[in-house]
Amino acid sequence: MGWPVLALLARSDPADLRAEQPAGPPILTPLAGTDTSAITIEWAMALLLNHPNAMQKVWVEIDSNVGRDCLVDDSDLPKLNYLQNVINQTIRLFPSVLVILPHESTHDCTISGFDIPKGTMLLVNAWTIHRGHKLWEDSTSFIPERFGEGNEGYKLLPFGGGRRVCLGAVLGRRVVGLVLGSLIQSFEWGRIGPEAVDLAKGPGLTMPKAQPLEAMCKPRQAMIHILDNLC
Ligand code: HEM
Repeated sequence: MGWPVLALLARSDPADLRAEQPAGPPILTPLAGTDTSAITIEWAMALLLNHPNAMQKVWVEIDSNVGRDCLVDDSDLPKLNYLQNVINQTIRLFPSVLVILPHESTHDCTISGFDIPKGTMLLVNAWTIHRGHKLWEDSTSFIPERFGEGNEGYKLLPFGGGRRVCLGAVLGRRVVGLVLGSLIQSFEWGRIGPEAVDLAKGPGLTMPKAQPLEAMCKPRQAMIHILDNLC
């Protein structure tokens, strides 16, 4: 999350914060990174609880690539393709920044046939692009298998784009992957009732769930020796 937060902190005019300026003081970074990452983890869990087969596939992938003698580590993430697909699918359907932060055209340009004068405030609606039926087949469905070719381009922009692209995109993906991976590796998860988890979105800058996620979990037998050592 970029300059609105920075502007708030600095109590300055957002117009002063131009593209050539650095992303802000160190205090901005934790603010921008924690909520977005936490909310993405919550949406991913909600989607997986509604798609137990996908949850099972993540677990099998972790079990065969990482094993049961240690928790998922940073170096394991590149091997966990299905987990990465789940994350991509989550940030496609529920990008924590729905409408990318305002950008400004630095010169006259044309976008999709519209003439945009220099100095225009431009807002990109990631939510609509990510769910566009012309861009995505079965666009509102959770299908982790759809990813893998790595050519999504500007169809998928949960971290924005251009020179003000999210500074913490790599870290954000890594944190989400490690937390999600460890939770699925260590616990068996289930819904609190027979009905599907409600996926309604609530109000807020970073699109939280309308209802905080509630779920059941119990430690996996094979992981108890690892979990015991964490205490
Ligand atoms: C899943 C996690 C995250 C998501 C979905 C996310 C999303 C975004 C988006 C959409 C933007 C606006 C980009 C644009 O204007 O084109 C942004 C900017 C930014 N993000 Fe993130 N972010 C995440 C995690 C993080 C983390 C972990 C950090 C830092 C540790 C971080 C730091 C920043 C900063 C500093 C900016 C402003 C960059 C600039 O204006 O130059 N973000 N983020």
